[in-house]
Amino acid sequence: MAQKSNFEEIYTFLNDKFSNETEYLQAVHEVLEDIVPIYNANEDYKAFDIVRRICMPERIIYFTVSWMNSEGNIEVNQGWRVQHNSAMGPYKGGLRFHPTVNLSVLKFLAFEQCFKNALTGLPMGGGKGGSDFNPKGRSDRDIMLFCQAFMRELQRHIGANTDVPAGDINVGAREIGYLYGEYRRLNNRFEGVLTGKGLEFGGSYVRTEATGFGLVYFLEAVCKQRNSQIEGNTIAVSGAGNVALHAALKAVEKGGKVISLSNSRGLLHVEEGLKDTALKWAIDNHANRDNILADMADKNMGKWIADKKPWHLPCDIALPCATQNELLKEDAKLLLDNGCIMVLEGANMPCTNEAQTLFLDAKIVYVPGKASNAGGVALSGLEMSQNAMFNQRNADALDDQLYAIMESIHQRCVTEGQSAGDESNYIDYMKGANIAAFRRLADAMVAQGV
Ligand SMILES: NC(=O)C1=CN([C@@H]2O[C@H](COP(=O)(O)OP(=O)(O)OC[C@H]3O[C@@H](n4cnc5c(N)ncnc54)[C@H](O)[C@@H]3O)[C@@H](O)[C@H]2O)C=CC1
Ligand SMILES: O=C(O)CCC(=O)C(=O)O
Repeated sequence: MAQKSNFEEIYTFLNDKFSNETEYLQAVHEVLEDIVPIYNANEDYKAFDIVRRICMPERIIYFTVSWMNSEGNIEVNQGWRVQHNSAMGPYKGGLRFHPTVNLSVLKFLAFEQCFKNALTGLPMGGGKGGSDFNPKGRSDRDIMLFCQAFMRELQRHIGANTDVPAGDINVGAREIGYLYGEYRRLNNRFEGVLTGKGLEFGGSYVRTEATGFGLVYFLEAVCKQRNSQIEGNTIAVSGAGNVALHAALKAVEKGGKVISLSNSRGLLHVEEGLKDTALKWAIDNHANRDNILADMADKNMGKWIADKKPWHLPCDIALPCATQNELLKEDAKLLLDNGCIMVLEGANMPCTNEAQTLFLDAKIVYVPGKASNAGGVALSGLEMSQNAMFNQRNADALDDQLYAIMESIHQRCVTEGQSAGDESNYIDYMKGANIAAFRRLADAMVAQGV
């Protein structure tokens, strides 16, 4: 065990090798900065070259998806599965269908996923996959045909104990159903190879809600830690998909005033706060509408403002729940100037590096997605165990377990995120999440040798 990398060497190696993969390098740097002292203090981590190995995906699968659409035309898309690390369990993480999907985006997501999954305490490795296919505006039949073609390639690389994909942006219950059907037909096996399945065929109660609900359970844990509560706070939410809508609904149930939702075309501003009935309508209808927020404005559920993000609205708490790098330095400044005291990420890496720095310097509560949005994958882990036992647990028990998992992730972040001798009791949730996750993953890797 001779080789002992230092951080300079690892940074240079990664920057040189992957210089055009900006999102991947951003995610890696964010973690490495926090774990330097932990790594340097542990001879095993150095001897096993853990940091360099933790940054590199174990396997990347690339395939071309050639398929015939419902009009008989041939379309060609790119597909990937990044199997990042399996030291803690089967590769686990979602699939994203979006024209912006590329290898850098999937590598950042797969890397983040390993750390997130480590925080849940469940036996799951990390991976992520997807395609540059754009499902927006496509017919249901085209979506089915694409999902089937995508799975014809992916199926040979996954399995209930190997790699278990799930949903992410533009991959929800409908897509998971089509993907699962094709896997089952090709393999003649009914097994828990995907999570987020329908309740009729091995799905779990609470999986759909889990990421958004979990985010608010984490927020509640933060509030308790500060002897405060969600009730009475004004909350700005971005996004209008699965995570955003369920986070907004749970926040409203807890007494928060949720004043916004958004998408890439604009913002729904609701000055008096969204009603739970409006959110339930959006949850039932968003999957098959072109612009659910404009439709909500048409129904007098709020005011539609084109080409605007929510971050200029005065709020106490911001929950970015749309996509990576959606919250920029200037947005962070606006939030701080307007008195925002907490930012919890529902999306993966929604805050740019510069925005994060502003939040950390201002010492407001800033929680990275790998901790605060881990509820979704945690429930996926519970779906896997239900599948393995061929049973289905009830919704209340699963919701209670989700709550307990989010509280325990919060506690792990607090334990590792407090600095000795800091009398302000400031908790650096980012450092806490990175260190707690790194320790578990690194220990699993050391124990299993090279
Ligand atoms: N679905 C899940 O269980 C989990 C999702 N996440 C993350 O949460 C985020 C949202 O995912 P979902 O809600 O599942 O996807 P979704 O497809 O249901 O919704 C995505 C939403 O983001 C909006 N959006 C996309 N690009 C945007 C942009 N550039 N600017 C503003 N809005 C934009 C879309 O209009 C849509 O409303 C992603 O970062 C995803 O990786 C994280 C953990 C689990
Ligand atoms: O449920 C899962 O396996 C993955 C969820 C996901 O993609 C994520 O946590 O970003």
